[in-house]
Amino acid sequence: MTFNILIADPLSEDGIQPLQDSENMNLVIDTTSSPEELKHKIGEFDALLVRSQTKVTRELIQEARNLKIIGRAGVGVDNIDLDAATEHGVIVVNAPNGNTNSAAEHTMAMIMALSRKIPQAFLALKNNQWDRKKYVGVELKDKTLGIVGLGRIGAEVASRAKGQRMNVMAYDPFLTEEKAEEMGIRYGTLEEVLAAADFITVHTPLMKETRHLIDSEAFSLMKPGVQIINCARGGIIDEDALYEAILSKKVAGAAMDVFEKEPFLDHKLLTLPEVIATPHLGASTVEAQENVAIDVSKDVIRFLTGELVQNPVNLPSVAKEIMNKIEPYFNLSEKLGLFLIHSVTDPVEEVNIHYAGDLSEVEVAPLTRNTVKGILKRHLGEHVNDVNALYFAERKGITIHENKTSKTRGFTNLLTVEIKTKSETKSVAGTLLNGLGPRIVKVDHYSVDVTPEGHMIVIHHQDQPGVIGRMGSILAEHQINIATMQVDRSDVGGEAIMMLKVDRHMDEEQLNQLKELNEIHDVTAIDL
Ligand SMILES: NC(=O)c1ccc[n+]([C@@H]2O[C@H](COP(=O)([O-])OP(=O)(O)OC[C@H]3O[C@@H](n4cnc5c(N)ncnc54)[C@H](O)[C@@H]3O)[C@@H](O)[C@H]2O)c1
Ligand SMILES: O=C(O)[C@H](O)COP(=O)(O)O
Repeated sequence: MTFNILIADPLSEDGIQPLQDSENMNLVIDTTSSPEELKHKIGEFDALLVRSQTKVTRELIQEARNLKIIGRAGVGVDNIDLDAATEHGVIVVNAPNGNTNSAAEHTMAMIMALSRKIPQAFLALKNNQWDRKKYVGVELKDKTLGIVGLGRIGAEVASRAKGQRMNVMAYDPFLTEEKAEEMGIRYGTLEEVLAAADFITVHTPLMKETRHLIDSEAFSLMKPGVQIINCARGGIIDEDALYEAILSKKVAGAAMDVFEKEPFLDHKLLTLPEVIATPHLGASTVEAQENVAIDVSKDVIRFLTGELVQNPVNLPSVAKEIMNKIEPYFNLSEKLGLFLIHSVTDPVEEVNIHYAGDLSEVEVAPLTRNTVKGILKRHLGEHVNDVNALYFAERKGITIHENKTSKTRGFTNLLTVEIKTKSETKSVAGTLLNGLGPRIVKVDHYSVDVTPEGHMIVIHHQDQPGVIGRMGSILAEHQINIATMQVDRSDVGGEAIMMLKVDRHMDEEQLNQLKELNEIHDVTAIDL
Protein backbone atom coordinates (compact mmCIF):
# COMPACT_ATOMS: atom_id res chain seq x y z
CA MET A 1 0.00 0.00 0.00
CA THR A 2 1.32 3.44 -0.90
CA PHE A 3 0.60 6.42 1.34
CA ASN A 4 0.29 9.92 -0.08
CA ILE A 5 1.95 12.55 2.09
CA LEU A 6 1.43 16.27 1.55
CA ILE A 7 4.02 18.69 2.89
CA ALA A 8 2.21 22.02 2.92
CA ASP A 9 4.77 24.29 4.65
CA PRO A 10 8.51 24.53 3.97
CA LEU A 11 10.29 21.79 5.95
CA SER A 12 13.99 21.02 6.18
CA GLU A 13 15.07 18.79 3.30
CA ASP A 14 17.38 16.81 5.55
CA GLY A 15 14.59 16.54 8.09
CA ILE A 16 12.16 14.85 5.72
CA GLN A 17 14.79 12.35 4.58
CA PRO A 18 13.23 9.53 6.68
CA LEU A 19 10.05 9.95 4.61
CA GLN A 20 12.01 10.12 1.35
CA ASP A 21 13.83 6.93 2.33
CA SER A 22 10.68 5.10 3.32
CA GLU A 23 9.18 2.62 0.93
CA ASN A 24 5.51 3.19 0.11
CA MET A 25 5.56 6.90 0.94
CA ASN A 26 4.66 9.14 -1.96
CA LEU A 27 5.77 12.66 -0.99
CA VAL A 28 4.21 15.76 -2.50
CA ILE A 29 5.74 19.10 -1.53
CA ASP A 30 3.32 21.93 -2.24
CA THR A 31 3.87 25.01 -0.14
CA THR A 32 2.13 27.51 -2.38
CA SER A 33 -1.49 26.34 -2.60
CA SER A 34 -4.18 28.71 -1.34
CA PRO A 35 -6.56 27.42 1.37
CA GLU A 36 -9.17 26.89 -1.35
CA GLU A 37 -6.76 24.90 -3.54
CA LEU A 38 -5.68 22.87 -0.53
CA LYS A 39 -9.30 21.94 0.15
CA HIS A 40 -9.61 20.57 -3.36
CA LYS A 41 -6.55 18.39 -3.23
CA ILE A 42 -6.46 17.24 0.43
CA GLY A 43 -8.86 14.33 -0.27
CA GLU A 44 -6.14 12.25 -1.88
CA PHE A 45 -3.69 12.43 1.04
CA ASP A 46 -3.15 10.08 3.96
CA ALA A 47 -0.86 12.45 5.86
CA LEU A 48 -0.44 16.22 6.04
CA LEU A 49 2.72 17.88 7.37
CA VAL A 50 2.68 21.56 8.34
CA ARG A 51 4.47 24.25 10.33
CA SER A 52 2.49 27.19 11.75
CA GLN A 53 1.63 28.74 8.41
CA THR A 54 -0.99 26.39 7.04
CA LYS A 55 -4.29 26.67 8.87
CA VAL A 56 -5.69 23.21 9.28
CA THR A 57 -9.31 24.21 9.71
CA ARG A 58 -12.44 22.14 10.25
CA GLU A 59 -13.41 22.88 6.63
CA LEU A 60 -10.12 21.46 5.40
CA ILE A 61 -10.37 18.38 7.63
CA GLN A 62 -13.92 17.75 6.40
CA GLU A 63 -12.62 17.49 2.85
CA ALA A 64 -9.77 15.18 3.90
CA ARG A 65 -11.55 11.86 3.41
CA ASN A 66 -8.35 9.77 3.44
CA LEU A 67 -6.44 11.75 6.03
CA LYS A 68 -5.11 9.69 8.92
CA ILE A 69 -2.45 11.86 10.47
CA ILE A 70 -1.48 15.53 10.71
CA GLY A 71 2.15 16.18 11.61
CA ARG A 72 3.06 19.58 13.06
CA ALA A 73 6.79 20.17 12.63
CA GLY A 74 7.01 22.32 15.74
CA VAL A 75 5.32 22.82 19.11
CA GLY A 76 2.24 25.04 18.80
CA VAL A 77 -0.83 23.32 17.41
CA ASP A 78 -3.06 26.39 17.55
CA ASN A 79 -3.18 26.40 13.72
CA ILE A 80 -4.85 22.98 13.77
CA ASP A 81 -8.50 22.43 14.67
CA LEU A 82 -7.84 19.65 17.16
CA ASP A 83 -11.53 19.01 17.89
CA ALA A 84 -12.26 18.55 14.21
CA ALA A 85 -9.24 16.26 13.80
CA THR A 86 -10.33 14.16 16.78
CA GLU A 87 -13.93 13.97 15.60
CA HIS A 88 -12.76 12.76 12.19
CA GLY A 89 -10.42 10.23 13.77
CA VAL A 90 -7.30 11.98 12.52
CA ILE A 91 -4.35 11.77 14.87
CA VAL A 92 -2.27 14.91 15.35
CA VAL A 93 1.41 14.63 16.26
CA ASN A 94 3.89 17.42 16.89
CA ALA A 95 7.60 17.82 17.53
CA PRO A 96 7.72 19.35 21.01
CA ASN A 97 11.43 19.06 21.73
CA GLY A 98 13.20 19.86 18.50
CA ASN A 99 13.04 23.64 18.65
CA THR A 100 13.19 24.29 22.41
CA ASN A 101 16.81 25.35 22.32
CA SER A 102 16.37 27.65 19.33
CA ALA A 103 13.28 29.30 20.81
CA ALA A 104 15.08 29.86 24.13
CA GLU A 105 18.13 31.30 22.35
CA HIS A 106 15.90 33.59 20.30
CA THR A 107 14.20 34.78 23.47
CA MET A 108 17.58 35.59 25.04
CA ALA A 109 18.66 37.37 21.85
CA MET A 110 15.48 39.45 22.00
CA ILE A 111 15.97 40.29 25.69
CA MET A 112 19.53 41.43 25.04
CA ALA A 113 18.66 43.34 21.89
CA LEU A 114 15.79 45.02 23.73
CA SER A 115 17.78 45.99 26.79
CA ARG A 116 20.55 47.60 24.69
CA LYS A 117 18.27 48.94 21.89
CA ILE A 118 20.49 47.22 19.34
CA PRO A 119 17.97 47.07 16.46
CA GLN A 120 17.04 50.75 16.89
CA ALA A 121 20.70 51.85 17.02
CA PHE A 122 21.55 49.74 13.98
CA LEU A 123 18.65 51.19 12.04
CA ALA A 124 19.78 54.71 12.92
CA LEU A 125 23.32 53.94 11.75
CA LYS A 126 21.95 52.53 8.50
CA ASN A 127 20.19 55.87 8.13
CA ASN A 128 23.49 57.72 8.67
CA GLN A 129 22.72 58.82 12.25
CA TRP A 130 25.51 58.45 14.81
CA ASP A 131 23.58 58.93 18.03
CA ARG A 132 25.04 57.60 21.27
CA LYS A 133 22.75 59.38 23.73
CA LYS A 134 19.49 58.10 22.34
CA TYR A 135 20.43 54.46 22.66
CA VAL A 136 21.43 54.16 26.30
CA GLY A 137 20.28 50.78 27.58
CA VAL A 138 20.00 48.97 30.89
CA GLU A 139 22.00 46.04 32.28
CA LEU A 140 20.40 42.68 32.77
CA LYS A 141 22.55 41.81 35.81
CA ASP A 142 20.47 41.95 39.01
CA LYS A 143 17.28 42.72 37.09
CA THR A 144 14.29 40.45 37.62
CA LEU A 145 13.10 38.37 34.70
CA GLY A 146 9.49 37.27 35.13
CA ILE A 147 8.66 34.10 33.20
CA VAL A 148 5.02 33.28 32.60
CA GLY A 149 4.86 29.62 31.58
CA LEU A 150 7.76 27.50 32.78
CA GLY A 151 7.58 24.57 30.37
CA ARG A 152 10.35 23.38 28.07
CA ILE A 153 11.25 26.80 26.66
CA GLY A 154 10.47 28.82 29.79
CA ALA A 155 12.81 26.58 31.82
CA GLU A 156 15.61 26.92 29.25
CA VAL A 157 15.18 30.69 29.29
CA ALA A 158 15.35 30.63 33.10
CA SER A 159 18.66 28.80 33.12
CA ARG A 160 20.18 31.10 30.47
CA ALA A 161 18.93 34.24 32.23
CA LYS A 162 20.66 33.06 35.39
CA GLY A 163 23.82 32.95 33.27
CA GLN A 164 23.27 36.67 32.68
CA ARG A 165 23.05 37.02 36.46
CA MET A 166 19.41 37.96 36.34
CA ASN A 167 17.05 37.09 39.18
CA VAL A 168 14.44 34.79 37.76
CA MET A 169 10.88 34.57 39.03
CA ALA A 170 8.24 32.41 37.39
CA TYR A 171 4.60 31.53 37.37
CA ASP A 172 3.25 28.30 35.95
CA PRO A 173 0.21 26.37 37.23
CA PHE A 174 2.48 23.32 37.62
CA LEU A 175 5.29 25.12 39.42
CA THR A 176 5.65 24.59 43.15
CA GLU A 177 7.84 26.51 45.58
CA GLU A 178 10.00 23.40 46.05
CA LYS A 179 10.51 22.93 42.33
CA ALA A 180 11.35 26.61 41.91
CA GLU A 181 13.90 26.36 44.68
CA GLU A 182 15.46 23.29 43.04
CA MET A 183 15.81 25.31 39.83
CA GLY A 184 17.34 28.24 41.67
CA ILE A 185 14.50 30.62 40.83
CA ARG A 186 11.72 32.34 42.76
CA TYR A 187 8.16 31.12 42.68
CA GLY A 188 5.32 33.64 42.38
CA THR A 189 1.67 33.88 41.49
CA LEU A 190 0.95 35.52 38.16
CA GLU A 191 0.21 38.81 39.93
CA GLU A 192 3.39 38.60 42.01
CA VAL A 193 5.53 37.91 38.94
CA LEU A 194 3.93 40.75 37.00
CA ALA A 195 4.48 43.16 39.88
CA ALA A 196 8.11 42.21 40.57
CA ALA A 197 9.64 41.86 37.12
CA ASP A 198 11.78 44.30 35.14
CA PHE A 199 11.46 42.07 32.07
CA ILE A 200 8.48 39.78 31.45
CA THR A 201 8.62 36.95 28.94
CA VAL A 202 5.67 34.69 28.16
CA HIS A 203 6.08 31.01 27.24
CA THR A 204 2.62 29.47 27.47
CA PRO A 205 0.69 27.83 24.65
CA LEU A 206 -2.08 29.91 23.12
CA MET A 207 -5.38 28.50 24.36
CA LYS A 208 -8.63 30.11 25.35
CA GLU A 209 -7.31 30.35 28.94
CA THR A 210 -4.16 32.18 27.85
CA ARG A 211 -5.65 34.44 25.15
CA HIS A 212 -4.96 37.99 26.33
CA LEU A 213 -3.47 36.67 29.56
CA ILE A 214 -1.43 39.87 29.48
CA ASP A 215 -4.15 42.51 29.06
CA SER A 216 -4.59 46.09 30.29
CA GLU A 217 -5.32 44.86 33.81
CA ALA A 218 -2.09 42.83 33.80
CA PHE A 219 -0.15 45.87 32.56
CA SER A 220 -1.61 47.93 35.39
CA LEU A 221 0.05 45.57 37.90
CA MET A 222 3.52 45.96 36.37
CA LYS A 223 6.40 48.22 37.37
CA PRO A 224 6.74 51.41 35.34
CA GLY A 225 9.48 50.91 32.74
CA VAL A 226 8.92 47.16 32.44
CA GLN A 227 10.00 45.48 29.17
CA ILE A 228 7.92 42.75 27.54
CA ILE A 229 8.96 39.80 25.37
CA ASN A 230 6.71 37.47 23.42
CA CYS A 231 8.46 34.63 21.58
CA ALA A 232 5.60 32.19 22.28
CA ARG A 233 2.35 33.00 20.49
CA GLY A 234 0.59 36.07 19.23
CA GLY A 235 -2.57 36.60 21.24
CA ILE A 236 -1.13 35.76 24.67
CA ILE A 237 -0.47 39.49 24.94
CA ASP A 238 -3.31 41.83 24.03
CA GLU A 239 -1.61 43.94 21.34
CA ASP A 240 -3.97 46.92 21.76
CA ALA A 241 -3.32 46.97 25.51
CA LEU A 242 0.44 46.73 24.89
CA TYR A 243 0.26 49.63 22.43
CA GLU A 244 -1.53 51.79 25.03
CA ALA A 245 0.87 50.72 27.78
CA ILE A 246 3.85 51.82 25.64
CA LEU A 247 2.20 55.15 24.77
CA SER A 248 1.53 55.77 28.47
CA LYS A 249 5.23 54.95 29.23
CA LYS A 250 4.23 52.11 31.57
CA VAL A 251 6.10 49.77 29.23
CA ALA A 252 9.55 50.93 28.16
CA GLY A 253 10.07 48.37 25.42
CA ALA A 254 8.69 45.26 23.80
CA ALA A 255 10.27 42.50 21.74
CA MET A 256 7.85 40.52 19.64
CA ASP A 257 8.48 37.43 17.54
CA VAL A 258 4.83 36.47 17.23
CA PHE A 259 1.64 38.38 16.51
CA GLU A 260 -2.10 38.02 16.76
CA LYS A 261 -2.37 37.98 12.97
CA GLU A 262 0.43 36.52 10.91
CA PRO A 263 1.76 37.28 8.41
CA PHE A 264 1.32 41.06 8.22
CA LEU A 265 3.09 43.84 6.39
CA ASP A 266 2.31 46.77 8.58
CA HIS A 267 1.43 46.76 12.22
CA LYS A 268 0.69 49.61 14.56
CA LEU A 269 3.10 48.26 17.19
CA LEU A 270 5.94 48.63 14.69
CA THR A 271 5.27 52.35 14.42
CA LEU A 272 6.56 52.66 18.00
CA PRO A 273 10.34 53.08 18.44
CA GLU A 274 10.14 51.07 21.69
CA VAL A 275 9.15 47.92 19.80
CA ILE A 276 11.58 45.53 18.17
CA ALA A 277 10.36 42.51 16.24
CA THR A 278 11.17 39.46 14.17
CA PRO A 279 8.77 37.65 11.83
CA HIS A 280 8.17 34.46 13.87
CA LEU A 281 11.77 33.28 13.74
CA GLY A 282 12.01 31.54 17.12
CA ALA A 283 12.34 28.10 15.58
CA SER A 284 14.07 29.22 12.42
CA THR A 285 17.49 27.68 12.78
CA VAL A 286 19.02 24.95 10.66
CA GLU A 287 19.22 22.70 13.71
CA ALA A 288 15.67 23.21 14.97
CA GLN A 289 14.15 22.79 11.52
CA GLU A 290 16.05 19.59 10.93
CA ASN A 291 15.11 18.26 14.39
CA VAL A 292 11.39 18.97 14.12
CA ALA A 293 11.10 17.66 10.58
CA ILE A 294 12.90 14.44 11.52
CA ASP A 295 10.75 13.96 14.63
CA VAL A 296 7.48 14.50 12.84
CA SER A 297 8.50 12.46 9.75
CA LYS A 298 9.39 9.53 11.97
CA ASP A 299 6.08 9.72 13.81
CA VAL A 300 4.17 9.82 10.50
CA ILE A 301 6.05 6.74 9.31
CA ARG A 302 5.45 4.99 12.64
CA PHE A 303 1.73 5.69 12.50
CA LEU A 304 1.23 4.69 8.89
CA THR A 305 3.13 1.46 9.43
CA GLY A 306 1.10 0.53 12.50
CA GLU A 307 3.65 1.45 15.13
CA LEU A 308 3.20 3.61 18.17
CA VAL A 309 3.73 7.36 17.71
CA GLN A 310 5.95 9.23 20.15
CA ASN A 311 4.32 12.66 20.24
CA PRO A 312 0.56 12.37 19.95
CA VAL A 313 -1.38 15.57 20.64
CA ASN A 314 -4.96 14.31 20.62
CA LEU A 315 -4.25 10.92 22.21
CA PRO A 316 -2.55 10.37 25.56
CA SER A 317 0.98 9.12 25.03
CA VAL A 318 1.90 5.82 26.65
CA ALA A 319 5.40 4.82 27.65
CA LYS A 320 6.94 2.08 25.53
CA GLU A 321 7.31 -0.34 28.47
CA ILE A 322 3.63 0.03 29.32
CA MET A 323 2.62 -0.35 25.70
CA ASN A 324 4.65 -3.56 25.44
CA LYS A 325 2.62 -4.94 28.34
CA ILE A 326 -0.82 -3.98 27.07
CA GLU A 327 -0.37 -4.41 23.33
CA PRO A 328 -1.14 -8.17 23.41
CA TYR A 329 -4.60 -7.32 24.82
CA PHE A 330 -5.57 -4.93 22.03
CA ASN A 331 -7.15 -7.56 19.82
CA LEU A 332 -9.04 -9.09 22.76
CA SER A 333 -10.40 -5.76 24.04
CA GLU A 334 -11.76 -4.65 20.68
CA LYS A 335 -13.27 -8.07 19.98
CA LEU A 336 -15.00 -8.18 23.38
CA GLY A 337 -16.59 -4.80 22.65
CA LEU A 338 -17.70 -5.88 19.20
CA PHE A 339 -19.02 -9.20 20.51
CA LEU A 340 -20.99 -7.62 23.32
CA ILE A 341 -22.72 -4.92 21.30
CA HIS A 342 -24.43 -7.68 19.29
CA SER A 343 -26.27 -8.85 22.40
CA VAL A 344 -28.31 -5.66 22.96
CA THR A 345 -30.92 -3.91 20.91
CA ASP A 346 -31.56 -0.73 22.92
CA PRO A 347 -29.02 2.10 22.86
CA VAL A 348 -26.06 1.62 25.16
CA GLU A 349 -26.13 3.97 28.13
CA GLU A 350 -23.19 2.79 30.16
CA VAL A 351 -20.04 0.74 29.65
CA ASN A 352 -18.15 -0.73 32.60
CA ILE A 353 -14.78 -2.27 31.99
CA HIS A 354 -13.16 -4.32 34.74
CA TYR A 355 -9.47 -5.13 34.59
CA ALA A 356 -8.23 -7.96 36.80
CA GLY A 357 -5.00 -9.82 37.51
CA ASP A 358 -1.97 -8.68 35.46
CA LEU A 359 -4.17 -6.05 33.84
CA SER A 360 -4.87 -4.36 37.15
CA GLU A 361 -1.23 -3.35 37.38
CA VAL A 362 -0.88 -1.42 34.11
CA GLU A 363 -2.17 1.76 32.46
CA VAL A 364 -5.31 0.57 30.73
CA ALA A 365 -6.66 3.74 29.08
CA PRO A 366 -5.63 2.58 25.57
CA LEU A 367 -7.48 -0.72 26.14
CA THR A 368 -10.58 1.14 27.29
CA ARG A 369 -10.50 3.24 24.11
CA ASN A 370 -10.05 0.09 22.08
CA THR A 371 -12.99 -1.66 23.76
CA VAL A 372 -15.21 1.37 23.20
CA LYS A 373 -14.07 1.40 19.57
CA GLY A 374 -15.24 -2.22 19.25
CA ILE A 375 -18.61 -1.36 20.79
CA LEU A 376 -19.18 1.63 18.51
CA LYS A 377 -17.90 0.01 15.34
CA ARG A 378 -21.02 -2.07 14.87
CA HIS A 379 -23.15 0.99 14.18
CA LEU A 380 -20.61 3.66 13.27
CA GLY A 381 -18.39 1.55 11.04
CA GLU A 382 -14.74 1.83 10.26
CA HIS A 383 -14.42 5.56 10.82
CA VAL A 384 -14.40 4.97 14.58
CA ASN A 385 -10.81 4.63 15.70
CA ASP A 386 -8.65 5.05 18.79
CA VAL A 387 -8.58 8.81 18.32
CA ASN A 388 -12.31 9.45 18.19
CA ALA A 389 -13.84 6.49 20.07
CA LEU A 390 -14.27 8.35 23.39
CA TYR A 391 -15.46 11.47 21.59
CA PHE A 392 -18.21 9.49 19.84
CA ALA A 393 -19.14 7.73 23.09
CA GLU A 394 -19.53 11.06 24.85
CA ARG A 395 -21.54 12.49 21.97
CA LYS A 396 -23.88 9.51 22.12
CA GLY A 397 -24.32 10.02 25.86
CA ILE A 398 -22.56 6.78 26.82
CA THR A 399 -20.73 6.92 30.13
CA ILE A 400 -17.58 4.86 30.41
CA HIS A 401 -16.21 3.52 33.68
CA GLU A 402 -13.02 1.56 34.00
CA ASN A 403 -12.02 -0.15 37.19
CA LYS A 404 -9.38 -2.49 38.41
CA THR A 405 -10.32 -5.45 40.51
CA SER A 406 -8.69 -8.41 42.19
CA LYS A 407 -11.45 -10.83 41.07
CA THR A 408 -9.60 -12.88 38.48
CA ARG A 409 -11.81 -16.01 38.68
CA GLY A 410 -8.63 -18.08 38.53
CA PHE A 411 -7.22 -16.45 35.39
CA THR A 412 -3.91 -14.58 35.43
CA ASN A 413 -5.61 -11.75 33.60
CA LEU A 414 -9.26 -11.04 32.98
CA LEU A 415 -10.97 -8.30 31.03
CA THR A 416 -14.70 -8.02 31.67
CA VAL A 417 -16.89 -5.68 29.66
CA GLU A 418 -20.41 -4.88 30.76
CA ILE A 419 -22.89 -2.75 28.89
CA LYS A 420 -26.11 -1.33 30.21
CA THR A 421 -29.11 -0.21 28.23
CA LYS A 422 -32.39 1.05 29.65
CA SER A 423 -33.74 -2.52 29.65
CA GLU A 424 -30.82 -4.85 30.34
CA THR A 425 -27.22 -5.41 31.37
CA LYS A 426 -24.99 -7.75 29.37
CA SER A 427 -21.42 -8.79 29.90
CA VAL A 428 -18.58 -10.71 28.37
CA ALA A 429 -15.19 -11.60 29.80
CA GLY A 430 -12.00 -12.56 28.05
CA THR A 431 -8.49 -13.55 28.90
CA LEU A 432 -5.16 -13.94 27.19
CA LEU A 433 -4.04 -17.53 27.69
CA ASN A 434 -0.31 -17.88 27.83
CA GLY A 435 0.82 -19.21 24.46
CA LEU A 436 -2.74 -19.80 23.26
CA GLY A 437 -3.93 -16.27 22.58
CA PRO A 438 -7.24 -14.57 23.42
CA ARG A 439 -10.31 -16.43 24.67
CA ILE A 440 -13.85 -15.47 25.56
CA VAL A 441 -14.37 -17.23 28.90
CA LYS A 442 -17.66 -15.85 30.12
CA VAL A 443 -20.84 -14.61 28.45
CA ASP A 444 -23.14 -13.12 31.09
CA HIS A 445 -23.05 -15.82 33.78
CA TYR A 446 -22.22 -18.69 31.41
CA SER A 447 -18.72 -20.17 31.24
CA VAL A 448 -17.36 -20.77 27.75
CA ASP A 449 -14.01 -21.11 26.02
CA VAL A 450 -14.06 -19.60 22.54
CA THR A 451 -11.46 -17.78 20.45
CA PRO A 452 -12.88 -14.36 19.56
CA GLU A 453 -12.58 -14.58 15.79
CA GLY A 454 -14.43 -15.68 12.69
CA HIS A 455 -18.16 -16.36 12.28
CA MET A 456 -19.96 -17.07 15.53
CA ILE A 457 -23.53 -17.90 16.37
CA VAL A 458 -24.72 -17.33 19.91
CA ILE A 459 -27.93 -19.15 20.78
CA HIS A 460 -29.90 -18.78 23.99
CA HIS A 461 -32.16 -21.76 24.42
CA GLN A 462 -33.95 -24.08 26.83
CA ASP A 463 -31.79 -26.95 27.99
CA GLN A 464 -33.76 -29.86 26.45
CA PRO A 465 -32.81 -33.03 24.59
CA GLY A 466 -32.85 -32.70 20.79
CA VAL A 467 -32.28 -28.95 20.46
CA ILE A 468 -28.71 -29.35 19.34
CA GLY A 469 -29.73 -31.96 16.75
CA ARG A 470 -32.52 -29.83 15.29
CA MET A 471 -30.29 -26.79 15.16
CA GLY A 472 -27.54 -28.86 13.49
CA SER A 473 -29.97 -30.11 10.82
CA ILE A 474 -30.93 -26.58 9.84
CA LEU A 475 -27.29 -25.57 9.51
CA ALA A 476 -26.58 -28.72 7.48
CA GLU A 477 -29.47 -27.86 5.14
CA HIS A 478 -27.68 -24.62 4.36
CA GLN A 479 -24.28 -26.27 4.03
CA ILE A 480 -23.01 -24.39 7.08
CA ASN A 481 -20.27 -26.36 8.72
CA ILE A 482 -19.84 -26.17 12.50
CA ALA A 483 -16.20 -25.79 13.45
CA THR A 484 -16.54 -25.71 17.25
CA MET A 485 -19.38 -25.71 19.73
CA GLN A 486 -19.64 -24.77 23.40
CA VAL A 487 -22.68 -25.27 25.63
CA ASP A 488 -23.37 -24.12 29.17
CA ARG A 489 -26.54 -23.88 31.24
CA SER A 490 -27.73 -22.25 34.42
CA ASP A 491 -29.27 -25.51 35.67
CA VAL A 492 -30.61 -28.75 34.30
CA GLY A 493 -33.53 -28.03 31.97
CA GLY A 494 -33.08 -24.29 32.47
CA GLU A 495 -31.73 -21.41 30.40
CA ALA A 496 -28.70 -22.36 28.35
CA ILE A 497 -26.24 -20.92 25.87
CA MET A 498 -24.72 -22.44 22.75
CA MET A 499 -21.77 -20.81 21.07
CA LEU A 500 -20.95 -22.07 17.62
CA LYS A 501 -18.04 -21.25 15.37
CA VAL A 502 -19.16 -21.81 11.79
CA ASP A 503 -17.23 -21.67 8.55
CA ARG A 504 -19.26 -18.93 6.92
CA HIS A 505 -21.59 -16.05 7.65
CA MET A 506 -25.26 -16.87 8.31
CA ASP A 507 -27.77 -14.58 6.70
CA GLU A 508 -30.96 -13.23 8.25
CA GLU A 509 -33.25 -15.80 6.69
CA GLN A 510 -31.14 -18.72 7.94
CA LEU A 511 -31.07 -17.20 11.42
CA ASN A 512 -34.85 -16.83 11.37
CA GLN A 513 -35.23 -20.55 10.70
CA LEU A 514 -33.24 -21.25 13.86
CA LYS A 515 -35.36 -18.77 15.81
CA GLU A 516 -38.49 -20.66 14.79
CA LEU A 517 -37.39 -23.70 16.81
CA ASN A 518 -39.49 -23.76 19.99
CA GLU A 519 -36.66 -24.19 22.46
CA ILE A 520 -34.58 -21.39 20.99
CA HIS A 521 -35.16 -17.96 22.55
CA ASP A 522 -32.67 -15.92 20.73
CA VAL A 523 -30.04 -16.26 17.98
CA THR A 524 -27.30 -13.79 17.13
CA ALA A 525 -24.73 -14.08 14.37
CA ILE A 526 -21.50 -12.28 15.11
CA ASP A 527 -18.62 -11.88 12.69
CA LEU A 528 -15.48 -11.00 14.58
N1 LIG B 1 8.47 31.72 18.38
C1 LIG B 1 8.61 30.50 17.96
O1 LIG B 1 8.97 30.25 16.83
C2 LIG B 1 8.31 29.38 18.89
C3 LIG B 1 9.10 28.22 18.86
C4 LIG B 1 8.78 27.17 19.70
C5 LIG B 1 7.68 27.27 20.56
N2 LIG B 1 6.94 28.40 20.54
C6 LIG B 1 5.82 28.55 21.45
O2 LIG B 1 6.32 28.62 22.77
C7 LIG B 1 5.31 28.23 23.69
C8 LIG B 1 5.89 27.32 24.75
O3 LIG B 1 6.44 26.16 24.18
P1 LIG B 1 7.01 25.00 25.12
O4 LIG B 1 7.63 23.99 24.22
O5 LIG B 1 7.80 25.56 26.21
O6 LIG B 1 5.64 24.44 25.69
P2 LIG B 1 5.43 23.64 27.06
O7 LIG B 1 4.14 22.93 26.89
O8 LIG B 1 6.63 22.85 27.41
O9 LIG B 1 5.27 24.78 28.15
C9 LIG B 1 4.15 25.59 28.27
C10 LIG B 1 3.98 25.89 29.74
O10 LIG B 1 2.95 26.87 29.88
C11 LIG B 1 2.29 26.60 31.11
N3 LIG B 1 1.00 27.27 31.15
C12 LIG B 1 -0.18 26.89 30.61
N4 LIG B 1 -1.13 27.78 30.93
C13 LIG B 1 -0.55 28.74 31.66
C14 LIG B 1 -1.01 29.93 32.28
N5 LIG B 1 -2.29 30.30 32.19
N6 LIG B 1 -0.13 30.67 32.97
C15 LIG B 1 1.16 30.29 33.08
N7 LIG B 1 1.66 29.17 32.53
C16 LIG B 1 0.82 28.42 31.82
C17 LIG B 1 2.18 25.09 31.11
O11 LIG B 1 1.94 24.59 32.40
C18 LIG B 1 3.54 24.69 30.56
O12 LIG B 1 4.44 24.43 31.60
C19 LIG B 1 4.22 27.63 22.83
O13 LIG B 1 3.21 28.62 22.64
C20 LIG B 1 4.89 27.36 21.51
O14 LIG B 1 3.99 27.34 20.46
C21 LIG B 1 7.24 29.46 19.74
O1 LIG C 1 5.25 26.53 17.88
C1 LIG C 1 6.32 26.42 17.29
O2 LIG C 1 6.96 25.36 17.20
C2 LIG C 1 6.93 27.65 16.72
O3 LIG C 1 6.08 28.71 16.75
C3 LIG C 1 7.52 27.44 15.38
O4 LIG C 1 6.61 27.69 14.37
P1 LIG C 1 7.11 27.49 12.87
O5 LIG C 1 7.21 26.03 12.64
O6 LIG C 1 6.10 28.12 11.99
O7 LIG C 1 8.44 28.15 12.79
